[in-house]
Amino acid sequence: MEVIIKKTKEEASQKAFEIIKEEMENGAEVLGLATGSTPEKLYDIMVASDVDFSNMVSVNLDEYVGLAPEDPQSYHYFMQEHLFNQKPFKETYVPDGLATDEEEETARYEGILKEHPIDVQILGVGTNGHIGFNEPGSSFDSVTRKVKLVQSTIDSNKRYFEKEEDVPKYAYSMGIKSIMRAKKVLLMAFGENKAEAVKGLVGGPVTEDLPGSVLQQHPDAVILLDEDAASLL
Ligand SMILES: N[C@@H]1[C@@H](O)[C@H](O)[C@@H](COP(=O)(O)O)O[C@@H]1O
Repeated sequence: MEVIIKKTKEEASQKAFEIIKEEMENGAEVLGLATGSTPEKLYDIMVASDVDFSNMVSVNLDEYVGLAPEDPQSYHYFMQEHLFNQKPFKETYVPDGLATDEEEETARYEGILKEHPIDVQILGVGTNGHIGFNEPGSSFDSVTRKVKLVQSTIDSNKRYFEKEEDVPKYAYSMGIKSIMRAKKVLLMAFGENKAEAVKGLVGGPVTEDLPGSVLQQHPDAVILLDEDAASLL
């Protein structure tokens, strides 16, 4: 695990962009993408760049169960707004939040991952150490599945919704094992509220209680932090 600390989120996001660009120059074709406030700056930089993504495939980590792609709170919508509308990809995949047959949808998504193995996986981290929507206690053997969100995640994410009741309670998420299959993982964390999770993720025991700690076992994981997120290291 390589830890890179930059003064600001902007500098760390610029570094993430440079790493992605280099991987693309070396043949990367599939990007694993994440949502949330953490990768927003990276997507701004990608949009402002002259890099062509139209031969690239993207596979997103997760989607809220029950939200249609055109729902402004959905992760489909987030990706369109922040990246795909301005920078078209060859193919983009996000789990189908409206899928009612859980088994069928999760098998479909694992099939997509098999067909398009991820070269570079972008990740944020929840304040409780979750990656994707793999909450504490998720098995390191988990693959794409429907997960129940814990209260702290619902609380963190309610800022995007009008009322707390509107925050979905379930999501489809790639599992820990699906994430660990990526050739390279770039996890970004910014701000003081991530410092505790980052401390455990980087230096604590590898435990299912802090899902991000599994990255200590990944052969090529880069952790990009700003000074605040690194403040407890
Ligand atoms: N499923 C997403 C995660 O992929 C993301 O890493 C996390 C942190 O969000 P933020 O980047 O807004 O802090 O939020 C959600 O739970």
